[in-house]
Amino acid sequence: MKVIGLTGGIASGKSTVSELLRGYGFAVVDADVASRTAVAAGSDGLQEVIAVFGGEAVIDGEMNRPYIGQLVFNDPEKRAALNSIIHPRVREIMALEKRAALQNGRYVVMDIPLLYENKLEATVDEVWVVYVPEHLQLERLMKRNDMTQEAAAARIASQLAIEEKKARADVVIDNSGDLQTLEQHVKKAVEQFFERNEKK
Ligand SMILES: CC(C)(COP(=O)(O)OP(=O)(O)OC[C@H]1O[C@@H](n2cnc3c(N)ncnc32)[C@H](O)[C@@H]1O)[C@@H](O)C(=O)NCCC(=O)NCCS
Ligand SMILES: Nc1ncnc2c1ncn2[C@@H]1O[C@H](COP(=O)(O)OP(=O)(O)OP(=O)(O)O)[C@@H](O)[C@H]1O
Repeated sequence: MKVIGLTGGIASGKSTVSELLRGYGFAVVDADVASRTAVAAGSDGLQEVIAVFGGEAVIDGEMNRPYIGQLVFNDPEKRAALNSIIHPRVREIMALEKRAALQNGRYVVMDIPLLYENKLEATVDEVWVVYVPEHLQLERLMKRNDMTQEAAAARIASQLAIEEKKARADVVIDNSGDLQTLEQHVKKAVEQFFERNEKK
C-alpha cells in the first residue's frame, strides 16, 4: 500500500485537495489536526508550551493560538522552540494513524505542510505538492485568515519557498485556477496514481 505525502505552501490548497482525495477513498492523516491534538486542553504538550511561553499562552484552558502565532511567525527562535515541543508529538500521533490506515488496507495521504522543512520525504512513497504562485498564496491567506499583508507575508516567509517545493515534487497539483479546474487536476493525478500502482 502506497503512502502519498501531500504538501505545499501555507494556503496553497492542501486541505481542499485532501478533501477531494478523501472522496476518492484515500485515508487522510492531517498534520494540522495532529498539531492541535498535541497541545489539547490538559495535555503534557500544553504544559510544556506554558513552561516556555508563559501563562498568556493559554486562554480558557486552550492554547491561545493568535497569541502564539503572532510570536512564532515573527521570531525564528521562538518558532523553533514551539516546533521542538509540538513536532515530536505530531510525528508520534501521525505514525499511529498511518499504521492503522495501512492495516485497514487503505491508500494513505499524509497532509504535512512542513514535509520538506522537516526532511520527512523518506517517510512517504511519493510527494505531491499543491502549487500556487506566491502572489496567490498571499492573496488567499489574507482573505481566509482576514490577515494583514505583513502578517501573511511573515507566515509565508517562515516556510521553504513554494517554487522550491514545486521543483522537488514527484507530482505537482496546480491550484492557480478555479476550484473546478483544481478538481480536474486532482482527478487526473489520481488516475495516474492508480495506473502506476495497480496496473502491474
Ligand atoms: C503557531 C500556531 C499556534 C498558529 O495557529 P493557527 O491556528 O493560526 O494556524 P494553524 O495551526 O491552522 O496553521 C496554519 C498553517 O500555518 C503553517 N504553520 C503552522 N506552524 C508552522 C510552523 N511552525 N512553521 C511554518 N509554518 C507553520 C502551516 O502551513 C499550517 O498549515 C500553530 O500553527 C502551531 O501550533 N504551529 C506549530 C505546529 C506546526 O508546525 N504545525 C504545522 C504542521 S505540523
Ligand atoms: N482554486 C481556488 N480558488 C479560490 N480559492 C481557493 C482555491 N483553492 C483553495 N482556495 C481557498 O484558499 C484558502 C486556502 O486553501 P486551503 O485551506 O485548502 O489551503 P491549505 O494549504 O490547506 O492551508 P494551510 O497551509 O493554512 O493549512 C481557503 O480559503 C480555500 O477555500
